[in-house]
Parts: sequence; structure tokens; C-alpha cells
Amino acid sequence: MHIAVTGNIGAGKTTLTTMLAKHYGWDAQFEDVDHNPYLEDFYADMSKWSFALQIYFLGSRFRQVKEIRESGKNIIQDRTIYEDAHIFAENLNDMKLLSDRDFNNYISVFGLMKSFVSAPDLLIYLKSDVPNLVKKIYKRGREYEASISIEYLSKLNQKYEKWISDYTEGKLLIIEVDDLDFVEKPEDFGFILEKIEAELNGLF
Ligand SMILES: Nc1ncnc2c1ncn2[C@@H]1O[C@H](COP(=O)(O)OP(=O)(O)O)[C@@H](O)[C@H]1O
Ligand SMILES: Nc1ncnc2c1ncn2[C@H]1C[C@H](O)[C@@H](COP(=O)(O)O)O1
Repeated sequence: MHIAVTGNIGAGKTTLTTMLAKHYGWDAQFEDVDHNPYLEDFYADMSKWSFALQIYFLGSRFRQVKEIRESGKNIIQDRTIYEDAHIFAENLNDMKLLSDRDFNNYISVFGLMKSFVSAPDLLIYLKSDVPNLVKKIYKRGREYEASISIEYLSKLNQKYEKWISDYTEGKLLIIEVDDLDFVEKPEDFGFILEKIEAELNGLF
């Protein structure tokens, strides 16, 4: 079984991934954030570091795809490789922070990798509006994320909405998280578990 949690920056992916892995006793795969050699520089100068960061995330995410294929274990994954290309890289190109030449080069490598990627059995999209994302990013308190603009988050949210509305690769569960506090309220976490189990009925 492979479940992936998807959503904008601050939506609650890492928190929910951790809680689900603990609840079901599954392995969790997290994004390479704390030891990422480019992320802090990227937020200080997006145009300069966008290509290096995209290549880094692509490599790191592909390593995870390989592990999922080879491990045979039940895995819950915090963000997918699709988001790097269809959300982040595309948005940086739209914002002219990643040149057409670098974007085309990136997409050609991504295209080769994509043939090795299997969609998750279930994709869980955590949908959140921009003011709530801002609050949660602030609550998390990573210093280098203080420069993230409302414009950047809004554009990413638009990309997420479009990508999710076109997503046909597998089962999809959309959870509107703004009125849920699955961290503090066990009933809200229970609500999410019920939804997941209804989607996976027969696969458990
Ligand atoms: N539903 C929620 N209710 C309350 N706080 C939340 C919720 N989801 C996430 N948080 C808090 O918001 C912050 C960002 O969450 P995180 O899981 O790191 O987001 P992501 O991995 O999507 O960027 C964390 O401090 C987390 O505790
Ligand atoms: N592909 C990416 N391009 C740019 N930035 C990215 C990419 N993938 C993740 N990120 C950033 C966004 C956040 O600052 C951190 C961690 O992501 P989060 O959504 O908070 O788990 O990495």
C-alpha cells in the first residue's frame, strides 16, 4: 500500500503523514528539507537558485520512488514527484524565476523519470486557503520561509487546484483542512481516518 499526502506549503502534510504512519504502523517518507543544500539560498534569491533546487528535489524524490518500488512495505509519503514538476517548477517558469531553457531541460529529465513512477494507491489532498497557510507557516517558524509571499502561495494554490481537478492516475481524497484541527482534536483525526478507510475499503 502506498498513500501520498499532497498540498501547498504549510497545509499540514508532514504532521498528517507522521500521525498516519504512527496510527497504521507504516513507514513514512519525508521531504528532504532540513539537510537540503539549496532551500535557504533559494528563498533568499529564487531566480539564482531555482534550477539547482528543482534538480535537487527531483533527484531526492526519485530516490524515494525507487525505495517505494523496491521495499514492498506499506508507505506513507509526504509530497509526490508530480508536485515538483506540475506545481513548483511550472510556477517558477510562469513567474520568470526559471528560464524557458532550464525549464525545458528539467521537463525532459522529468519525462524520462515519469515512466518509472507509479501513482499512489491513494492521494490525499489537503486543501487550505492562503491566510491559513500563512498562519501555519508562521507557527512552524522556519526563518528562511519568512520571505514567502502571498503571491507565491496563491499561485501555488491555483496550480494545486488545477492539477487536482485533472488528476486521474488513481484514487483521490480531498480534505478541506481549514476547519479541522487534527493535531489537537482526536475527533478531527478520526474524521480523516474514516474518510481514508472508506476510500481504501477492500484494499486494507
Ligand atoms: N489541521 C491543523 N490544525 C492545526 N495546526 C496544524 C494543522 N495542520 C498543520 N498544523 C501546524 O501547521 C504547521 C505546518 O504544518 P506541516 O505539517 O509542517 O505542513 P506541511 O508539511 O504541509 O508544510 C505545523 O506547526 C503544524 O503543527
Ligand atoms: N520542488 C520544489 N520547489 C521549490 N520549493 C519546494 C519544492 N518542494 C518543496 N519545496 C519547499 C517548500 C517548503 O519551503 C519546503 C518544505 O515543503 P512543505 O510543503 O513545507 O513540506 O520545501
